[in-house]
Amino acid sequence: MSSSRQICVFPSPAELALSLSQLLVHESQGTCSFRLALSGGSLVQLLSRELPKTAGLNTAGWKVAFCDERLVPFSDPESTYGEYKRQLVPLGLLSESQFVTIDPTLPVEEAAVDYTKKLQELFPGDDLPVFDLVILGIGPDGHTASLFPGHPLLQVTDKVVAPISDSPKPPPQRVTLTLPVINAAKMVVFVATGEGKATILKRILQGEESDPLPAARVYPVHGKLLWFLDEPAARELTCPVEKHSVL
Ligand SMILES: O=C1O[C@H](COP(=O)(O)O)[C@@H](O)[C@H](O)[C@H]1O
Repeated sequence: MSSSRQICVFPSPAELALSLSQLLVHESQGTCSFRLALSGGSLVQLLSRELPKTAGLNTAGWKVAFCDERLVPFSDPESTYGEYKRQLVPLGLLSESQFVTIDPTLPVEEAAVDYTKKLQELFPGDDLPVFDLVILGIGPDGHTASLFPGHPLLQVTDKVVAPISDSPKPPPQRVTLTLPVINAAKMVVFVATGEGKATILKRILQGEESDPLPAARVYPVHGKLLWFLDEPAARELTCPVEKHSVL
């Protein structure tokens, strides 16, 4: 198990986003292959606003997959790929061919198998994909990716990607990376902003619960674990945090 976690608190979402973009530049520079898994939700806007402005960014070697994806057409505003594509492709920051997407026309079980195959092609010869960087969000209920509290998917250890048909947060049909894949990553960064996340963050980071929330089950086996929070989200924490200001 990873020995430590680092909790970084920023004065504002803008400063958090700048620092996250700089981390992406740092982690991907000097490598011709950078395999990244992105989450949806509020992260899309946060990242899409800052990333294009970030100095030193070279995305040529990037391949971008998704921690989870909703089974809706790419044209639907709920599609995580669709949203990143609309934000980033027109700017020339990434091309469509750099994304590893689900096939939203398939039934959800088949979509999970299809996405698994695409990830196996991205990680040839590896039993488990080992992403260079996984960026996760957190729902106010403690879910991360499409792994929800109390859901049987939390116990899945024999799959890379799992389908879910009863997501408590709409849309109900999704596919998600499983915990073993998330925990195999070289680096995992959680991003959470706003006071609506404060209470759940206290439980995740300081709760020590017998049945941990999904986000509290993320501990990279060999990788690094970072938490990027803004001040309202970190408001209830009493554990040691690093205060950062980058503007
Ligand atoms: O449904 C989802 O929710 C989480 C959290 O979203 P947020 O809007 O509260 O940041 C997100 O990380 C996940 O990818 C998404 O599918």
